[in-house]
Amino acid sequence: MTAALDPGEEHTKFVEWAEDNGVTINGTAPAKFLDRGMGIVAARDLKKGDRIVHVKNTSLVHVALPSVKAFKLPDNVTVHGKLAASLALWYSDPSHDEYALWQAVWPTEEDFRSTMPIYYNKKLQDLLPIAASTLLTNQLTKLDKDWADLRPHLPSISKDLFTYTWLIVNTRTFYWNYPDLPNSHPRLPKRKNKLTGDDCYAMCPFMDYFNHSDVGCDPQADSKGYSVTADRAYKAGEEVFVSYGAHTNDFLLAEYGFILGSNMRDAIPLDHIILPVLDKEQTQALKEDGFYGNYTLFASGGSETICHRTQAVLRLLVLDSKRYSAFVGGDDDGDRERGKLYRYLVGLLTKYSRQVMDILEEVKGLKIYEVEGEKRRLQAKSGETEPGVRAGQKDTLVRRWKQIRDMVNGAIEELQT
Ligand SMILES: C[S@@+](CC[C@H](N)C(=O)[O-])C[C@H]1O[C@@H](n2cnc3c(N)ncnc32)[C@H](O)[C@@H]1O
Repeated sequence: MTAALDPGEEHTKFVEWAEDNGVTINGTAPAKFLDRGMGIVAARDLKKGDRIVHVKNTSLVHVALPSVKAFKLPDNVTVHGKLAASLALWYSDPSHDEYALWQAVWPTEEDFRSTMPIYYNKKLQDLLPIAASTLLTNQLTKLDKDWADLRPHLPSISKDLFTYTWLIVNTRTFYWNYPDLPNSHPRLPKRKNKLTGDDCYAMCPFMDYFNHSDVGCDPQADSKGYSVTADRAYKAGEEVFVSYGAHTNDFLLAEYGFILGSNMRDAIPLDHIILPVLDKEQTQALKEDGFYGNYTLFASGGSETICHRTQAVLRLLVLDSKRYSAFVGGDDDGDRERGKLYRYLVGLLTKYSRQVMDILEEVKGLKIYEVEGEKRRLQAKSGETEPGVRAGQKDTLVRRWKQIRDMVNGAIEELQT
């Protein structure tokens, strides 16, 4: 258990503000941790089923708030972009103090620079595992599009500040499938006929203190607001985690800037080792059947090592199209010739394992070069020099590649038995 430290005065003030603004806190308190910023600890022994936090629906921050609507941001901009723009406008306006105490307890831009891959230099970004790299590319595309759409409406906001608040939204937003409420309260949205997943974002002051674990409390929303209930008994002083979802470590790294030491939801894609060995006909057959790509290797300890789709493509590669068709048609051939299938995959994984070792060595050999403060800002502004590699960034990437090495080698061993 990592030691929980006294969070400091700004957190005490924020907790008082939260309790005055629709947040009920029951037996929990924020605490500071050395390796993950703030988190929530049990302030006394908690029983399974205790409701430990409740945030009233009128305390949520979403795009239908009158104070967000007042900015008159264009309708076609994403909810993520609108929230980021609103946070940036509030943040940079000293006369707007409604959320100042909440903003004071967020991680700083400097914290994000140490952890979020979006701030890694190009060399380090190029060394991200494929799944994290793909997510990062999508993230950058979304950020750039939001900035391009909103920039004309935010003359006083810099791209740096927008990026910071965009990441605040990215790392602190909850899915809120807001209920069908008579719009009796100006702080509550009218339910639209067609809500998409991207409409249903809300920020939850105080709830956003919870750190993630693969096994943790499951935050629940209903018409009255958002709440967290203890998933088990906790001793006073123990950290209480919630689960942000069934996320792999590459997802957590790209979207939240951390990885778990042990993650039963961890997995890596196998597309980059399988797709290149398919010939034209095999590719076409897989596409027609909806079995092209999305091949996954799961962290060991789960019920299976490879996914159903990988089982299918292996049959096409190693056996024949009849056996493959029978398998995708649901006519499972059981374990017949399993040894042959797995030997083939072990060959591919063994090659990949060597590549992983090379990448790991390259990451380990990176020189740490931290440029801080004003010098970094000036360098970034001139665009001449890439930011250096920070010790924390390198450490995370080394740990991630070691996990991938162990997953691949573990699978090789398992598939041979
Ligand atoms: C919703 S916030 C949680 C509160 C945050 N730790 C803070 O200081 O305000 C999400 C961020 O917390 C950090 N985080 C969450 N769970 C973590 C974990 N298990 N280990 C390390 N960092 C974690 C990551 O930086 C992530 O982007």
